[in-house]
Amino acid sequence: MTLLDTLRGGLVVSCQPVDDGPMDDPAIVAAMAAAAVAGGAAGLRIEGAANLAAVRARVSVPIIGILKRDLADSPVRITPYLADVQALADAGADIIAYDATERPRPETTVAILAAIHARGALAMADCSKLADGQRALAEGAAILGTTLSGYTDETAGQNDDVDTALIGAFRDLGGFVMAEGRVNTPELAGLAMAAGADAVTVGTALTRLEHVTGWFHDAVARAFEAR
Ligand SMILES: CC(=O)N[C@H](C=O)[C@@H](O)[C@H](O)[C@H](O)COP(=O)(O)O
Repeated sequence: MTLLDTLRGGLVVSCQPVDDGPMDDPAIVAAMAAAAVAGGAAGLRIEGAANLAAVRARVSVPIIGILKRDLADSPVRITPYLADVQALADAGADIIAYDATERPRPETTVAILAAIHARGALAMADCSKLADGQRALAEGAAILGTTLSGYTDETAGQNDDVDTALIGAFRDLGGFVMAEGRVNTPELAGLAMAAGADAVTVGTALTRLEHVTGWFHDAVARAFEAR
């Protein structure tokens, strides 16, 4: 069974706590990851080398590693540097995800892909639109993710829901399709699979307690004011 076979038809849980929040600690991220696996997660998406190493020590499912940075001169945040690839591979990532958009960046996507493959990992392209996926597939990415749909200047505001159109378009391209981004309910996860995804990644709705609490808080407050 290949790595992709392990993930096909499965749920990936992204354990990315709110930056500098009370859950932002490698031991807590590892506990979240173990809980996600206990609940049936086929894989995990983990940000940062320290978190990844802590999770790797605790679970055996495939891990998609990313490293996020806020750069002064580029909007690219996800795994922008070759050194990031090395750090994630050293920490035990099986798959390394990178920003696959056509935007100014410190390293080319070709160089990032070569670094990922040189470490024996698979590459996941975090895409915002169809053209990103087409290019990523041609360059050798194994997984096309809808991760950045709605999160670039060009795609912001186009789609506030799960991007089922992009999932379907990626399905037609032929790569392994990861639905990711705003999959906030089990129903939406089902819709993403029905649209053609091979697997679905859920983050905020499972692991950003502050945000989920806020959703419930707002609903309670609105209903209280309305009665
Ligand atoms: C746009 C961006 O930077 N996305 C990040 C990528 O790793 C994460 O902040 C998301 O939580 C992740 O993609 C999962 O999505 P959601 O949290 O909506 O389930």
